[in-house]
Amino acid sequence: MLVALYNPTSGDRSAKAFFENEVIPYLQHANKPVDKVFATERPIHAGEIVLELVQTYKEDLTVILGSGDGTLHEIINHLSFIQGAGVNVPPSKLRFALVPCGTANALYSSLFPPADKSELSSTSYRLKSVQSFLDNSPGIPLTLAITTLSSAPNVRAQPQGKILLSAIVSSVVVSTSLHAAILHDSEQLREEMPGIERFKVAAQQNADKWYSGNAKILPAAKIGVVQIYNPSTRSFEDHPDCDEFDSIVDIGGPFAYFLSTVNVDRLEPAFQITPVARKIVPSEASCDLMIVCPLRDPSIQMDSPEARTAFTSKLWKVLHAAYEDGAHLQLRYNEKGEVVTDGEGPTVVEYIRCGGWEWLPDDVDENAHLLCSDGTISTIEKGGRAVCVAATPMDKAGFYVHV
Ligand SMILES: Nc1ncnc2c1ncn2[C@@H]1O[C@H](COP(=O)(O)OP(=O)(O)OP(=O)(O)O)[C@@H](O)[C@H]1O
Repeated sequence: MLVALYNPTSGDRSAKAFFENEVIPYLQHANKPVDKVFATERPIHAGEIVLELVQTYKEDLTVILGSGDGTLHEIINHLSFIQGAGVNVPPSKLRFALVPCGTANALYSSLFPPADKSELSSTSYRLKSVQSFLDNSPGIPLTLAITTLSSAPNVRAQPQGKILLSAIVSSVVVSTSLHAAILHDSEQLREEMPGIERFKVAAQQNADKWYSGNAKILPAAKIGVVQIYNPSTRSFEDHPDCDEFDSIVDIGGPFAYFLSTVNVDRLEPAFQITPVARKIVPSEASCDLMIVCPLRDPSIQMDSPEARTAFTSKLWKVLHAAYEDGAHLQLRYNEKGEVVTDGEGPTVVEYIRCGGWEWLPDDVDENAHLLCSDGTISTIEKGGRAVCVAATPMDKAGFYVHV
C-alpha cells in the first residue's frame, strides 16, 4: 500500500500544489502510482490517518509524507501511545519517504544536506527521499528520544495520585533553557507575527536569561561511559568525570543552552547545532547534547545581572558560529574570558554523546521548567524532572525513512 499524505498548512502552504504537480505525477511516471492521497484537516489528523492504515496494512505500507517535522512528530506520538500508557512503538516497520514542505525541515535537511540555499527549492532536491524509495533503498531506522516528565516525589507518594508520568517521543530535538524559551515565546507571538521574525523577537526577549537546575548525563548502554567531543582531535573521548565506579556525569547550572538531538545535525538547513551527529555516526541509540554553562567563562565568578548581560554577546557568538558549518565547537575562552578560535582555554560549548539525560530544574526558576520536544512545549511540574532516553529500534519494528 503506497499512500501520499500531506499537511496543507505546513511551511508556506505549498504542499498541496507540490504533491499535485510534482510528487504524484513523478511516482506515476516511475510506475509506482500512489493508491490513496490524504490531506490533513486539523492537528492530530495525520496520526489518526496513519494509525488506521497501519492497523489495516501492517508491514505493507509506505507513506510519502509532505510536511515539516511537527507532522512526523504527531504521527510518531499518536502511534506510540495508542495503548494509553507507556511507549508502544508500532510492532511492524513503518516506512516514510519524506517530502520537505515545512518551515525548518530539520530531519530532511540533516538526511539530505543541501549544497547551498538555492538547492532547497529545487524539485529534484525535494524528491530525494522519494527517489530512494523508488530505488528500493531499505531505509534507515529513526532513533527515538523518549522523554518522561515526572511529578515531585511528594506528589508521587500521595495515594490518591493522578497521572504522575507523561511521555513524549521525539525524532529531532529535546531542549530546555534558551531553545525551549524561544519556542515557547514565539508561539505566543504567532498571531501578530506569522513569519520567522517571531523567533528573533523571542530570542531577544530571552537573551540574558540563565536557567537554574542540575543535569545528570547517562551513558549509552553498550559504550557504558558518557563521551565528550574534543575539538582539537575532532573525536570523542571518555568524559573525565566518568569512571568505572560511577558512569553518570553531574553538571551543575546555571545553564544558558541545553539541547539534545537524535537523527539530526541541524535544526534548519544551515543551523548545524549538533554538527558531529552525522559526521561521527553513533554506534548505538544516542543523544548528542550541546550545553553552554556560563560559569565556564573565566571572567565570570558568580551569577549576577551584570554577568548575565555581559554573557549575552558570547552566547550569540556561539549561535552564529553554528550557522558556519557548526564552528561553535571550536570556540574557546582566553584568560580574559573573551571568546576566541584558538588557544588551549576551556571550550565555550560542552558537546556530549550519551544514552540520555535527566533535567532537574530549580523550584524557584520558572523558566527552567520549560521543555521543548520537536517544537512542542511542555512544562515540568514544580519539584518534578524530565528524563530523556534514546531508544534503539528493534529489528522488525520502528519508523524507517528512505535515504
Ligand atoms: N489542516 C490543518 N490545519 C491546521 N493545522 C494543521 C493541519 N494539519 C496539520 N496541522 C498542524 O500543523 C503543525 C505544523 O506542521 P509541520 O510541522 O508539518 O509544519 P511546520 O511547522 O511549518 O514545519 P517544521 O516543523 O519543519 O518547522 C502540526 O503540528 C499539526 O498539528
